[in-house]
Amino acid sequence: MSTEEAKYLAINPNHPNAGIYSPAVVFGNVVYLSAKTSWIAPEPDDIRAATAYLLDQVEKELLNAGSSMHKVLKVIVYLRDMNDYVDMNEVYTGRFGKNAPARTTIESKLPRNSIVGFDVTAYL
Ligand SMILES: CC(=[NH2+])C(=O)[O-]
Repeated sequence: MSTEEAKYLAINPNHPNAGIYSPAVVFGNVVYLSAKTSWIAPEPDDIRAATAYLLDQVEKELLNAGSSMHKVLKVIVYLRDMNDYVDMNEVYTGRFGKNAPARTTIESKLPRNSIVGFDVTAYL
């Protein structure tokens, strides 16, 4: 049994999902980010702009949690339409440093009809 406590990072109180989930949870030296989905992006229906924006948000959350894009272990990418795979990859490529994290990409319905979402796990 672990004696470690999880640390739940605070969500912006103005975020529409405040109170539902934490943006990040740290347990031991592992950081679990809540999925970032494109309804929060300024251009929510543009796959390239939304991908860039969400990966910027991922980077901010990781830095806030004491991690970084270079310490990402696993990414799950959710696409509403797998036809966006190439455009998403072109923006995604190179965002995580020299060693690309493990990744799974799934076509899926997403909250608020988002076109893309990123679920990231990293270490400290
Ligand atoms: C957007 C998100 N992370 C959720 O679970 O609704």
